[in-house]
Amino acid sequence: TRSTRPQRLLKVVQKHATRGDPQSVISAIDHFCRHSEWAMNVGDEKGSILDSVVSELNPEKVLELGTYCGYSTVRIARLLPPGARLITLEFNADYAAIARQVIAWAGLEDKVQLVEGASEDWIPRMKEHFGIETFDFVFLDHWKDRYLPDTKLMEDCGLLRKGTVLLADNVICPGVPDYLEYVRNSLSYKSYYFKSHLEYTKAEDGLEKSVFLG
Ligand SMILES: Cn1ncc2cc([C@H](O)c3cccc(CNC(=O)c4cc(-c5ccc(F)cc5)cc(O)c4O)c3)ccc21
Ligand SMILES: [Mg+2]
Repeated sequence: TRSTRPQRLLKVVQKHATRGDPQSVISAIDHFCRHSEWAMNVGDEKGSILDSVVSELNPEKVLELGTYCGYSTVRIARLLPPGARLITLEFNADYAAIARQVIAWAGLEDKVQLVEGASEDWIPRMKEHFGIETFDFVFLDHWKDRYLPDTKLMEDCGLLRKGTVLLADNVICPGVPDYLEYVRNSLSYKSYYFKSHLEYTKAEDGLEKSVFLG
C-alpha cells in the first residue's frame, strides 16, 4: 500500500542528510516540504525565530508538545548545551516511530526523550516520572485546542517558574484564539508576537512568546 507522508519524509532524510549532522536533516526536510510535499513542520522561517529564542535562553529542561516527524525537536536539541534535556510528547504512534528515526539520524537521541502519549496524561506525571521540577522552555505545537488547557495544567502542576518561556506555533494559522487571549491578558505572562508565515507558504502565521511571571 502507498507510503505515508512521514515515511516519505524519513526516506528523504536518510537519502540526502548526513548521519550526525542536524543541519543537513533540517535542510533535507525543508527542501522536501518546499519542493515536493508540504508538511506541518514549523519550517525554516519560523524555525529561525525558534532558534533565536532557544539560543538566547540556553534552557536546561525543555518540553515540546507535539513531535510530529521531529523537525522542531532536532532544531531545538541541536542548540542545547551538554546535559540539557528535551522531553517531547507525541500521541500518534506512527508519527513517533518516524520521529525517533529522524532524531537518531541527526545524532541527538542522547538529548531527547520522546514519550508516546497525550499531553494531558503526561504533564501531571513529569515530576514523579522524569524527576522534572520545572521547565525552562516549552514549545507548543500540538492540537490547537489543547494549548490553553495544557498551559493551565502546567501552571496547576507547578511546572512553570518565574521566567519560564512558552513559545507557541500557529497562533494565526490555524490559530489559537483562546490561548492568545489568555496569555496576552493574564497578569501572569508577558507576551510577544513574532510575525512570520505559515511554513513553506506566503500565508501569515506567527509565534507567540510568553514569559511566565510567577
Ligand atoms: C494531546 N497531544 N499530546 C501530544 C500530541 C501530539 C499531536 C500530534 O503531533 C499532532 C497531530 C495532528 C495535528 C497536530 C497539530 N498541528 C497542527 O494541526 C498544525 C496544522 C497546520 C496547518 C496549517 C494550515 C493548513 F491549511 C493545514 C494545517 C500547521 C501547523 O504548523 C500545525 O502544527 C499535532 C497531537 C495531539 C497531542
Ligand atoms: Mg505547527
